Amino acid sequence: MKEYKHFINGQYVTSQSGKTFENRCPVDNSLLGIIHEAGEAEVDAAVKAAKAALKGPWSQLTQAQRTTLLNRVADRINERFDEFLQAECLDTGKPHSIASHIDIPRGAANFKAFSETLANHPTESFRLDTPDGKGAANVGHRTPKGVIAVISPWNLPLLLMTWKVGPAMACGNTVVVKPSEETPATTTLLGDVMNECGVPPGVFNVVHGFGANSAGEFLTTHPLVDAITFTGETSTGEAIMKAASVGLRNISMECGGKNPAIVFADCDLDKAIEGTMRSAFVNCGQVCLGTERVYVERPIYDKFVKRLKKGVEQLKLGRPEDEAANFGPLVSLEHREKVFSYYKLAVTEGATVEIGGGIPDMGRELNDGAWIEPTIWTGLADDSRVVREEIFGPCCHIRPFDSEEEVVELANDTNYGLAATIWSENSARGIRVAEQMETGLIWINSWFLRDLRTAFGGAKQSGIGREGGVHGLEFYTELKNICIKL
Ligand SMILES: NC(=O)C1=CN([C@@H]2O[C@H](COP(=O)(O)OP(=O)(O)OC[C@H]3O[C@@H](n4cnc5c(N)ncnc54)[C@H](O)[C@@H]3O)[C@@H](O)[C@H]2O)C=CC1
Ligand SMILES: O=C(O)/C=C/C=C(\O)C(=O)O
Repeated sequence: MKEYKHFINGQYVTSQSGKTFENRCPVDNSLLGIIHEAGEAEVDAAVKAAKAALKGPWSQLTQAQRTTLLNRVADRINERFDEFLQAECLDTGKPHSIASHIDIPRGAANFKAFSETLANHPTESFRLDTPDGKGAANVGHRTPKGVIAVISPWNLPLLLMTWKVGPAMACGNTVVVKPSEETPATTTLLGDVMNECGVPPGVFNVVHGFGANSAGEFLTTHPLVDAITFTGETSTGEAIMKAASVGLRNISMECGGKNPAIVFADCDLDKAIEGTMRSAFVNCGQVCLGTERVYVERPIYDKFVKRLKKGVEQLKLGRPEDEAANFGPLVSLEHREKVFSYYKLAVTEGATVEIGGGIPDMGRELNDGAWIEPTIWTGLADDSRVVREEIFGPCCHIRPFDSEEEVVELANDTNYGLAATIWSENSARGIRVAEQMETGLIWINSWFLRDLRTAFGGAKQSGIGREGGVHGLEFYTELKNICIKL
């Protein structure tokens, strides 16, 4: 039976309490192994190891040496690609075809991208005139923030964890990661990679457990943690923000979304259908950037609904290793219960179920898994819960619109503000509408096209702060101003 241990100060350790919990595969609910649950003692040991490592050999490395080390980590992830792929797909149930193109390559790339950004980032400098005529020079100097707590979710486990660990380490910080209780495997494996690459003990630590009254809470309330970066649900973000307020610790948060796609009649329909199929259904709809509200200009509305339904009919549900499969289960039975409750609510709220809406019969071997049908609704009111709340499943509601002004208002009528997608061959219109979106990210004629040098994050209740490229520097470093009187 596989055991997922904590990784503290370069070693795999179990919990003093002996407490464990099960890790199950969402494909068929089979038992994958047991996860050791960290108590306050393990979290304290991990944070203290991270604090001590800030003053050890890690702090002696030059930026160039850190870059070399992190490039080695990226290369080693790629060399052990199949192990990471297997681990990720067993934990999440996602198809190999998806994880091998998105999760694992990005997991490695996240260690390379930020080192390069840092190497090319200029230092701020201002010359100040003074009454004696000699002046003064101000020079910006960045130092690591310290111990960074990384709280990561289950939807893109390696990708989203390394998206934080990569820049944190590139900036010279040390980290304690609390991966989601649903997906412990790739984060645990990364500890071994860190050792293989010669990352000093204590720089990268992992503690397993849940949120409230468990590892997540113990970590975010630990007084030696200097900053907290989180991806997950908005209400969890609120709890973490409260914890961070003690000691005025810095936070970076990327939370939920209820993202709109706006499809104008002048779009390239093939591209809009292909893009919306991905944005609504890839990863079983479990992507924070995913589309759950689709607004289609009336002249092409009927055609769009028909073609999107056809796309859904062609999705191939199957085991991760099935090469033809492009649609897996949800992450857990618990999450399926939540998503399915929205499927039932949609009917109560008066939706027309265009396709899906149920739990598929996958056959005896898979029926215990967390499978759910990809689903399209039409006909819901704008104030229905299904149109307003984040579902985080493979589903979307499609509604017609008649004017640009109307659709801008509809798209922005939400408490969230993470991402929006616009489909139009009229670039002036695309840009005009994009500028009016109250979201942190807007894609025109594409979706999830990522350049790691760009700012990433949400407006409104979708998050606080921006990570990516130089923007991460604000969170992962302390900017000091050194004023030199000449
Ligand atoms: N990227 C996103 O926007 C994501 C959104 N979700 C949404 O959140 C819903 C719930 O999924 P969960 O996995 O339960 O998300 P969550 O937000 O509760 O969990 C994310 C991480 O936060 C940790 N956590 C939870 N409570 C905490 C606390 N009080 N202090 C410190 N850490 C804490 C969890 O253990 C996990 O590592 C999903 O149904 C989905 O709608 C889930 C994952 C990612
Ligand atoms: O590309 C990224 O860095 C992130 C993508 C997706 C999420 O953040 C998410 O689904 O939570």
